[in-house]
Amino acid sequence: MFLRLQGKTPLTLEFKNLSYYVRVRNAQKTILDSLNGKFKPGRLVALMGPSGAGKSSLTNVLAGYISKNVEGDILVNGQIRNLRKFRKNSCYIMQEDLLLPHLSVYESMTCSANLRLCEPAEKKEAMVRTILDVLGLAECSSTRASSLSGGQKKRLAIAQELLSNPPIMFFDEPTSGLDSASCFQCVSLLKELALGGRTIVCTIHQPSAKLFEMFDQLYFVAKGRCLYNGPAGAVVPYLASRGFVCPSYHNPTDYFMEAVCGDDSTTPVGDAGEDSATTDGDQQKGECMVTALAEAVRSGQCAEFMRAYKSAVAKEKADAAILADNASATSSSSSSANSNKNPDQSLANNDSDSNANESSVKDDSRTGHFSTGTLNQFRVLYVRTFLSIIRDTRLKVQSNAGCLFFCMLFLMFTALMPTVLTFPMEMNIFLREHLNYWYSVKAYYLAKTLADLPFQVIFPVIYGTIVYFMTAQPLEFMRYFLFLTICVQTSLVAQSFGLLIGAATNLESAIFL
Ligand SMILES: Nc1ncnc2c1ncn2[C@@H]1O[C@H](COP(=O)(O)OP(=O)(O)OP(=O)(O)O)[C@@H](O)[C@H]1O
Repeated sequence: MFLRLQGKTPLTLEFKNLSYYVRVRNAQKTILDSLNGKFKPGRLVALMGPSGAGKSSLTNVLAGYISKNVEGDILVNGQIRNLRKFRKNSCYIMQEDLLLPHLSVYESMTCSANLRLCEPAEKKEAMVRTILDVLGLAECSSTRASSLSGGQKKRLAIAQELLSNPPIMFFDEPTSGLDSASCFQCVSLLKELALGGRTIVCTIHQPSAKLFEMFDQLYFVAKGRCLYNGPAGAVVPYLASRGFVCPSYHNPTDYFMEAVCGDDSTTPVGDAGEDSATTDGDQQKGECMVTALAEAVRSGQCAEFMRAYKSAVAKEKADAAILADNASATSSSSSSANSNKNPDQSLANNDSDSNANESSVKDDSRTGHFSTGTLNQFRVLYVRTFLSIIRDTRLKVQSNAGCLFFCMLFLMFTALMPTVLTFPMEMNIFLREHLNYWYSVKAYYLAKTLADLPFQVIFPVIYGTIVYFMTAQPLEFMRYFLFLTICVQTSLVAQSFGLLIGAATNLESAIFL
């Protein structure tokens, strides 16, 4: 049920002449160069390209995480994107699993629900349980995030976002670090989310052929430019139409990547051959090739491409039928407020996107504000932080190290100060007696140190025992003994050091020594 986009209008994301640059040592570096594209609801979009092509930058720009130095238009259902509203209707799941490691799956979900939903507690609890069930996380609901597998972490990140039911979801390399089975599970989940009526955009590095089949649209970028934007299933015939025949049993994405990265002179766009001089010229100028599909249809010379196109369209229709089922189920259960907007239509008829507006943002009358009040946010964050602190063993080790350091410092000064304070007063007596040949400095030093020894041993032992039991629970004899030895030695060294400092305070007399 949560896989479907319930009660919200699907959103189409479109970008026109989108450029992004950064300043590097007073020079301007173009990261994204005049990109165009349209990502529609119900489709799983793969954003691919070689490393450093600009995939993450494009995702960041589209998700609204980067808004400076961006040029061009980003449209949502045909209207200029309102960043604040857009952020409430979208989510971005990053490559790194940014989860609080010391909270269990259930606690993470509850915190998320408490921060983002204004429903009664029982309803939130039911939602959390259902989402965990749907995403197969129910059996590990009491496992801490730090102990989850890579796939489970990814699903937990998705589960947290599903609570707010966003119509657009961005994923940055959701399959990185996962084994093939987990990759398949993860992409299947994304596909289901797309079929539920969402727009799913995910950057992905060379998926296997089996995974790639699940994607509906491929947006391929290289050096910040678009090389292919069309049905994922039509990429092989498209490449063939450009003179690059993908060998049988070869992963098409690998082939595309090799053709693009292998050698500049062999990039398909530059080598397209005799059939479309204008387009080649454009591409050589570095302009974005907007839609390979449209171009191939226009050139009308690749029967294989047309076949692939037809099968891609058929697949799209089948997906749309599933979507229609989902949407009709949704519309029957959703409120009358949505009755005048049928999500099917916006999906089935691509052109209707421009007529729609950002009505999904109407779903939340408090757009632009946080879902819950500051007091509630404080309460949830306080509990969350408190739990994290008391469960974080690293913090305990650090505080123990700090405690031991200051304890040693205290011990040193306790041993040092009596000597520092008393020795200068005795100094003149010691000097007179020593200069009158009563005793040597060696004998005086030994006598003074040994007379102090019981105090320099007994007090550090008592003190060390207290500190040891404060910082380390199990009594390990060797560790305890070592610690006490360090305490006593510190105390003795400090006492001798005290004699030196005492002598230094009475330098004039000390010179005679
Ligand atoms: N703030 C910045 N300053 C300088 N260069 C940047 C900045 N941000 C991105 N780039 C450059 O832009 C290019 C695209 O980076 P981006 O991270 O978008 O690539 P990517 O396709 O996601 O790569 P990967 O697949 O390796 O993660 C890279 O060459 C990167 O070094």
